[in-house]
Amino acid sequence: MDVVSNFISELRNKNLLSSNLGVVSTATIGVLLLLALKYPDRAIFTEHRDGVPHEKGLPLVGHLFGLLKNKYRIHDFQTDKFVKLDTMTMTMSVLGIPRTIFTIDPRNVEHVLKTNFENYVKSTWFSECTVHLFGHGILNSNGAQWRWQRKAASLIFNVKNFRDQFTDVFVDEVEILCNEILEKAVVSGEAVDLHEHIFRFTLDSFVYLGFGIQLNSLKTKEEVDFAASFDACQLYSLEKFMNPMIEYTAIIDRILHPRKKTIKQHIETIDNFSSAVISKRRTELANGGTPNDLLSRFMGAKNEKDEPLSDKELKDISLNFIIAGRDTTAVALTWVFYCLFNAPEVEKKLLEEITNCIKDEKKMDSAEIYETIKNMTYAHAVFYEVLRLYPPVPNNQKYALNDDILPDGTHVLKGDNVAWSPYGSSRNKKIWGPDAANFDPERWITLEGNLRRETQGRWSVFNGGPRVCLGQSFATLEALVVIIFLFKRYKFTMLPNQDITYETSLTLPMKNGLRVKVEKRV
Ligand code: HEM
Repeated sequence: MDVVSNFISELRNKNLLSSNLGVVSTATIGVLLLLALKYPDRAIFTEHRDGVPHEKGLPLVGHLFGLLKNKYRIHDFQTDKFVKLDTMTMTMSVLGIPRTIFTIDPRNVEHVLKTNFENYVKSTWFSECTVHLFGHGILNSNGAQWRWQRKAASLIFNVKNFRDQFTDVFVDEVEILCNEILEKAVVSGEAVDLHEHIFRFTLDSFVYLGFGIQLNSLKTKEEVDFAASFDACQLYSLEKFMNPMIEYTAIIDRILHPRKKTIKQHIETIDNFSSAVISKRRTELANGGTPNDLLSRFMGAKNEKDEPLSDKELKDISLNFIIAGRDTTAVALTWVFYCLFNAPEVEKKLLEEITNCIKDEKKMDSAEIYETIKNMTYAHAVFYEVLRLYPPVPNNQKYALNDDILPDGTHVLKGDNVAWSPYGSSRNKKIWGPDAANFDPERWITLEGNLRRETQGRWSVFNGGPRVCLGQSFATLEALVVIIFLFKRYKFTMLPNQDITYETSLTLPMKNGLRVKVEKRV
């Protein structure tokens, strides 16, 4: 900066800065050239970090154009950089994106998530991009506001609730998926988009668990208001992350499409839906009813001031669960199908375990299903291996409150973001061995035939430390109910010539869906 201000005052002293446009332009070009000399390979005002490999970019803008060009394959773009630089920690600057250190080193990831947890928080930038939908819910909060929500939720997410209530919901929703979609596809012989239906299935399940309301989005081809607004708000969050001009482009969009619902109207739809359910549940509880959706359970919880939750707090906390669980589980499930299509020997082995363990699921109650599934080692191995290769939250980051040193020696400065990539680490040979990129559930099974435990640094799919995903067992159970019941009943065949790839998003949805033919198993 000294160089620049010296240069400008030099110009001023010499009376060269006049209002003359030509002179101003020359001076601007001069300043830019000087800055380009100072920042020849990185975004303006970013500095190299001693000892941290740096991916060289263009003067002043860094990797801005590289990022835009690779937006559609962003996770692979980042993964490749680690390999190219032969490192597990690097910097790569991009104009307009906050200062970030990227790491896949398991020691560093564990340090940020667990060992020095207090120093790494959700950034205000994250909060600004998501507040319209997340409010001040658990996904979006730090400190005391996070702590009370975590405590309240931990009391609800216990084994008894999983076993007794949640399993029932998944089983019922699977029946709806079968009757409404898959049976019809068997009879008609028409292909279905599994991706779309699984997303509807998880939305119905989570809204039912969260709010006790049947959305029935699986039963209709029409757009369900709440579902459409919920999806629109999530998309808006993503766009906010990638487009700092979103407020302005939204105005233009409104002029071009005056009949399209605005984001404000979508938020109103969600608010009206939640307010109506909250008031109905309050009345039911006051009249001695015992509804057991998450919302009603949270009505008995206390906030950080030890007071019962307000309507706004109830709305935020319930919506955050739907947001946290719905897309992540749907994404995981669709990639399970895809991986199995490409590994018939794994599908065969999984089917053997299913037929050995589940004789007639219709005669089993929730507790029996829960206990049986809990002991199906190979099914767990398949699921974990899919999550390893296709992590539903492919990237994550935290903001450093103070200077710190990561276990690999990297210096973190106050205000840095530290980003880690479950997607990148799973494909890295230094971390997962020479066959890192292969789909191999066996890597999850020990010599004794048990499920192998993995450290949160190497496998950060469910986050780690005090903010480890609260729904880990929940998601695993739901996903396994779906996989087991569906594979037992149907044979799915993937239609040829599909471009299967991910969509750049906060999670890892498939960009073009997953079209399959469905047959009954004999
Ligand atoms: C395969 C499915 C899932 C995956 C891979 C997953 C992964 C994650 C990850 C990476 C985080 C950290 C996100 C962050 O930094 O804010 C997280 C947090 C969380 N997840 Fe999950 N999740 C899954 C399913 C679920 C489900 C089904 C629920 C609830 C029913 C859930 C509830 C939560 C909650 C409440 C948090 C916030 C925890 C906190 O900040 O203390 N997740 N999850």
